[in-house]
Amino acid sequence: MKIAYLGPKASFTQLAASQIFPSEELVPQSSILDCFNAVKNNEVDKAVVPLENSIEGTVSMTLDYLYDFEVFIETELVMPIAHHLMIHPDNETFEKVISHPQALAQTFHFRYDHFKDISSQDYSSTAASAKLVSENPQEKWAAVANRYSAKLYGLKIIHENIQDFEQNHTKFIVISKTKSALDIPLPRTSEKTSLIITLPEDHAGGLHQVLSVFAWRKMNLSKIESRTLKTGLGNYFFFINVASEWHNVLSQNAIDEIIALGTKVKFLGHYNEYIFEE
Ligand SMILES: O=C(O)C(=O)C[C@]1(C(=O)O)C=C[C@@H](O)C=C1
Repeated sequence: MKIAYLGPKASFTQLAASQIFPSEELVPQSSILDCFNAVKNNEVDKAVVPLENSIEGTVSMTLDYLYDFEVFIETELVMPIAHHLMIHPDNETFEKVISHPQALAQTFHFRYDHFKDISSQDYSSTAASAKLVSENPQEKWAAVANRYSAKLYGLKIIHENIQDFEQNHTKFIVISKTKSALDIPLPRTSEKTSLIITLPEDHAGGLHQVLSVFAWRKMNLSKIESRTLKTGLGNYFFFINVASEWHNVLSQNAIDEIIALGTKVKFLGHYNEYIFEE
């Protein structure tokens, strides 16, 4: 089986992918969009992408593509994230920090407190920024990445564990075209169902009506997030996680009732959440 992931090698997504699929072929991609396209075009069977971080929140691109693409979520893995600041071993100092925007955001206060005047630049992944720094010793650049990247790309770690909060976890999801839940041999923490709902138009009580469908059935919601539809200010879709078990009749009734309200429902999957602690 082929599994796409946000690469290159030693990205956090690769670490997650290799925990979930220790013996499958992992195919690096240069962006989250490429991961979704690889699934869409049948170049791979599944893809692993980041969905949410405990410091910085949702990876908005992933949320947008879950709305745009015909894919399902098969499982979710939560992994601790430790960031380190690294430079080329030929250099002593740095004048710019490069990394994935999520990693830059998760280390913002550290960089503000210690390197306030040093600029930062977004890059496609933490590992890609480490590779870039290693290939350009003539530039005084630093990367924010994990210790596997430092090792693989031959960089020197100058500050360890620079994430702004000790507790830093990212959720990764496995997406595919098949509506099936994946079981993996790691500790299982919960079971959930993800839906995307789009209200017919902005009207008083619209979201309340939808939420009450879950409330009176005692279906517990563990997440609700709005995201712009990009059709004009004030237009949103909602990503919802139902934390309870998914009893087919009850749950199908709930979906039917939401549809009867004129709301569009996209079922993303009923799946397990696992945790990997290094
Ligand atoms: O840049 C990487 O290494 C990634 O795998 C992406 C990503 C993310 O998008 O959240 C994954 C985990 C960390 O939260 C930081 C970056």
